[in-house]
Amino acid sequence: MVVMQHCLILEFGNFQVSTRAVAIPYSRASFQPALVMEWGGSRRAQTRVATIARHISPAPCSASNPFMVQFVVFVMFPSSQALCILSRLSSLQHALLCQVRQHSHPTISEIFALCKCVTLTALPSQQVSNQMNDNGGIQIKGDVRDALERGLPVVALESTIISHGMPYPQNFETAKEVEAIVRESGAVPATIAILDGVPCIGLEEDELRKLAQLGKRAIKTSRRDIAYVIAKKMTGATTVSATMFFAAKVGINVFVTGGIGGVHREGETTMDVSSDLTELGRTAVTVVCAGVKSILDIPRTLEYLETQGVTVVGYGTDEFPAFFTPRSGCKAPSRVDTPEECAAITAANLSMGLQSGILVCVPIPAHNAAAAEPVEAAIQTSLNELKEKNISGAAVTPYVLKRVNELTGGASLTANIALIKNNARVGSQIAIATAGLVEES
Ligand SMILES: O=c1[nH]cc([C@@H]2O[C@H](COP(=O)(O)O)[C@@H](O)[C@H]2O)c(=O)[nH]1
Repeated sequence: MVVMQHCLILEFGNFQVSTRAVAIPYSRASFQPALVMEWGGSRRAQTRVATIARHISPAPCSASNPFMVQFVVFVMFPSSQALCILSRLSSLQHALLCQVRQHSHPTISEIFALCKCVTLTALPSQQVSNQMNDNGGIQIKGDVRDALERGLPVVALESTIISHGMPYPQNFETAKEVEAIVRESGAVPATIAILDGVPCIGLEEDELRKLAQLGKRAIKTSRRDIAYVIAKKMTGATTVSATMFFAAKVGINVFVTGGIGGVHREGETTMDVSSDLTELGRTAVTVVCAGVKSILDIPRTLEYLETQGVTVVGYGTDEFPAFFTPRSGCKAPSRVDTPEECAAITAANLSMGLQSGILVCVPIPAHNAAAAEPVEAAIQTSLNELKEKNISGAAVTPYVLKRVNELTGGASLTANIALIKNNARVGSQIAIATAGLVEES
């Protein structure tokens, strides 16, 4: 029988910790719970366990999908009931360990530490070292792992922006500066990429440099490419979609980028729609960006986000920003003005188990926007040239970006770097507010 890394969660109704406080550490844990059982009798307990089950998406267990419970995680209940439950546990063949807590107000860190301790105790030693090293194939950098375990704020950063978004050495310098901004703001940066087939959450400086130097020789990796890049042991720079996927997998709630992909102009016939939008529809991560570039079809991008059930908010603005410019002429579906509001939305999204993303759209700061005006004009010029030169399909974006760089003498790169740094500041504040909110609950 194949031993799967499942755990059995036992919950008892007689304690005060909030559902969210229980569920979030589980979704961060490095194992996939298989079954949620409810040992208490109250209706409230049953509702809470059902909510937790939705959060952690337990693998379905049935006669056709047997599993072996490899370890048992956390029971919190009054000691008088402990013996009863422990005796029933002993009749479960594979229940290996049970933790009993007397008091009823554990913090998130305590719960997480408990999960980890139980996991490590219950797994055979070889699996333990694998789990510690790579979290099931994913390498998590020490400071990122530590922050996740302690419930501290972590900000995910994408790597396509480094490899494909800018030339060397500006890409390397920007990547380092963005990480420094996140650190100075009080959060831990986690740049995500696949290095030689290993998904990495958090890169060392020499790894950042390698990726920056590889540039377009790194594989631009969206969700569809992840399995291929890993299997072929390639180096992949993750786009928004792949970065969201990995961030969610390790429990990072907030992710900062420059701009996201969208619906391309004439996308209604070409069906050229970025997988960033579908990922936003299926992955509960809060993505902080400066909107989408006006080379895309912004109204249709917003329509598509609505179809995907993505919460889109303008940050300090009623309008959806268009990357180089704070205004697109399209209204943002909703507005927030503070990191705390974003954190509250993130927490509500998680606690409701919506499993879709949140897009926080931060306009380029006013002084950078003024400098970026020629960029917007250059975009319009190059879009007109497309028709004259009969350029269409996949050739559109590379042509426009190349022309914009030429026409602006590098101003587009300056504006691009400025808005990413601004997003890093805002995103860090949101991550800090989110971690605080979760810790309080
Ligand atoms: O303004 C930008 N938009 C988009 C990207 C990158 O391009 C990806 C979208 O690519 P596509 O449209 O092929 O899905 C994004 O996830 C991001 O990595 C970028 O660097 N800058």
